[in-house]
Amino acid sequence: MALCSLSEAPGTLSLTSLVRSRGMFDVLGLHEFDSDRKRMSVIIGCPDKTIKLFVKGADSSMFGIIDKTLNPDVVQATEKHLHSYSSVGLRTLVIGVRELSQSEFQEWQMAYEKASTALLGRGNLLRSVAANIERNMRLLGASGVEDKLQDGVPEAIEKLREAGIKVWVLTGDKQETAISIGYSCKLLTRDMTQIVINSNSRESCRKSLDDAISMVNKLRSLSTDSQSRVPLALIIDGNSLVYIFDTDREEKLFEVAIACDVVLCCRVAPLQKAGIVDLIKKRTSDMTLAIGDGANDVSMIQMADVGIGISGQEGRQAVMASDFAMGQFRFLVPLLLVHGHWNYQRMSYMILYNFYRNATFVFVLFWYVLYTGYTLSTAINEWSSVLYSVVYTSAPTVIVAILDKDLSRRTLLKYPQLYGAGQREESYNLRLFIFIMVDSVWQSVVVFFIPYLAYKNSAIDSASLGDLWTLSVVILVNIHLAMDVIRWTWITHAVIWGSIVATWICVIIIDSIPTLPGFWAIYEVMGTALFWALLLAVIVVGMIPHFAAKAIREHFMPNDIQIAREMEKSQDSRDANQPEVQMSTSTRA
Ligand SMILES: Nc1ncnc2c1ncn2[C@@H]1O[C@H](COP(=O)(O)OP(=O)(O)OP(=O)(O)O)[C@@H](O)[C@H]1O
Ligand SMILES: [Mg+2]
Repeated sequence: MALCSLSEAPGTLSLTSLVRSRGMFDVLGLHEFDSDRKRMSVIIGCPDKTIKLFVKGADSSMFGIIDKTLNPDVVQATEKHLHSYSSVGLRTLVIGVRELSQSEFQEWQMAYEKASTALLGRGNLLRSVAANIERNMRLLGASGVEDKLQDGVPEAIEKLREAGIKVWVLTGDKQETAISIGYSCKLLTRDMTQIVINSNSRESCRKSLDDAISMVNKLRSLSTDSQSRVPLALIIDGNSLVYIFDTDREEKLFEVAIACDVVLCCRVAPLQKAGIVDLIKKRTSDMTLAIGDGANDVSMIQMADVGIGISGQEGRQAVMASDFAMGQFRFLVPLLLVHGHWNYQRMSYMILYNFYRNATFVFVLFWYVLYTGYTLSTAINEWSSVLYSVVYTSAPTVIVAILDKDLSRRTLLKYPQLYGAGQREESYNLRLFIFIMVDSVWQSVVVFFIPYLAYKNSAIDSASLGDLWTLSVVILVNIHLAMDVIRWTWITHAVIWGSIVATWICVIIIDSIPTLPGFWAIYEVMGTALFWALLLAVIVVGMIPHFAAKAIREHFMPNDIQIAREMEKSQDSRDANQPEVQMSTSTRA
């Protein structure tokens, strides 16, 4: 029976069958869809004065309320069709109907009104009203709809996996549909060994998990090197998860899941999605990212470290609950591989650099304290102490942190493995922190002691020495930054060299104000050759360790990023000669 809706006045439906017989139907009641029940129902008053309840929903939830004895042939045929629909990746819905007697309808109406006006526990009350009436249904049939993947999803998933990101799919869909979609989005491949856990009891669940663990261990012991490793996929359904969460079996699930390359959870309820994210968050220090488009993804988006909502046909709930919103799944690739990479590199470098630039200055102040009987008096003008962080060295930090790019977008998209630098914590770790602190101590020693020893027996006053120290530190930290900048723009040039010029101007202005201590100090030394020689010596000697360490690292033990950068440089020069050479970027946002 094919029907087309013609108009929809409030509370009524006007339908015309394909043979053009027209009828008005009253919508008498509605139980909205929710992902826990996985079905929805509507009560219709038909033109022949009968009242009918129609229910549609997921097969797992519908077969529980269908009376299979009413039309066993239809049930059998529908089961077959459902299987064939879902194996080709169609989203299936099962539809059932039941005629309600007048008294049953009135009973429902009263219960519904009471539940829908309840102040406490309205959701549960409505659910139980729905459960009461949605029973003994007669099966009408099933529908299969193609739920098309967005553009670029397979390529995006492939890139994320190449980047070393473990991709898990958590879906409310049927297992067969999920597996078929898994294949079409290249998450599952034919060479994968699938571990399937579908259990309906605590015991069978425990057994499946134990079997899975022994299988994982066996396969792992067979393959010693990473080349011969058999890729594993875990496929588990929501029913099994009911017997796993909040029990000792959680640990076993974690053990199996973490050993698998891909995890596919199907028929999971919204809270189970959040439970899976929590399973990982609780047990590892890994960052979790959840991306989803529907209201049933909200809890997992909120549970994950980073939540992303896709704004699409399924409403705005996911977007409202997310940290980032995007229109297409494939935009995740540039978000992570390009912007994620850049941000990680910039943030890591800037945190370390800020420690360094402040520590160097403070150490210089500290060495002076050793020579003043620990009186905390300072040779560096108080104005300079304040302006050091605010004017002398601040702008380059901000600008470099915003503009610097270690690699181009094209390279990062072409070689997703470069994302691994962040996972391996290559740019921000204790070793680098110690290195930069040692460098900071070294530079402060050079800045302080070279001028101090040179002027030890001279009649120069401490304010002049202080000015030399200030200028040396500012020049050193800015040159240090300049050595690490990778992509120069005119703004970077302007702020780095401009900061040094601004420092000179400020020092000259401060020393020209007669009321301030250290009046005329800079003029006393600036005219002497020794001053300029010391400034040069401090910069050269101070930079030696940083320069040497950088040169050694880049020449003898380059990391992936440095290798890619060299490749970029040679590519750039080749491109300049042969402008037609183009790298292909399969994923573009
Ligand atoms: N409006 C609806 N009416 C009736 N049943 C529905 C409706 N929407 C979904 N279903 C059924 O409920 C199941 C669970 O839906 P849910 O929204 O939780 O997940 P999903 O949309 O299938 O998957 P995903 O988690 O990938 O978005 C669906 O697979 C479908 O069978
Ligand atoms: Mg959905």
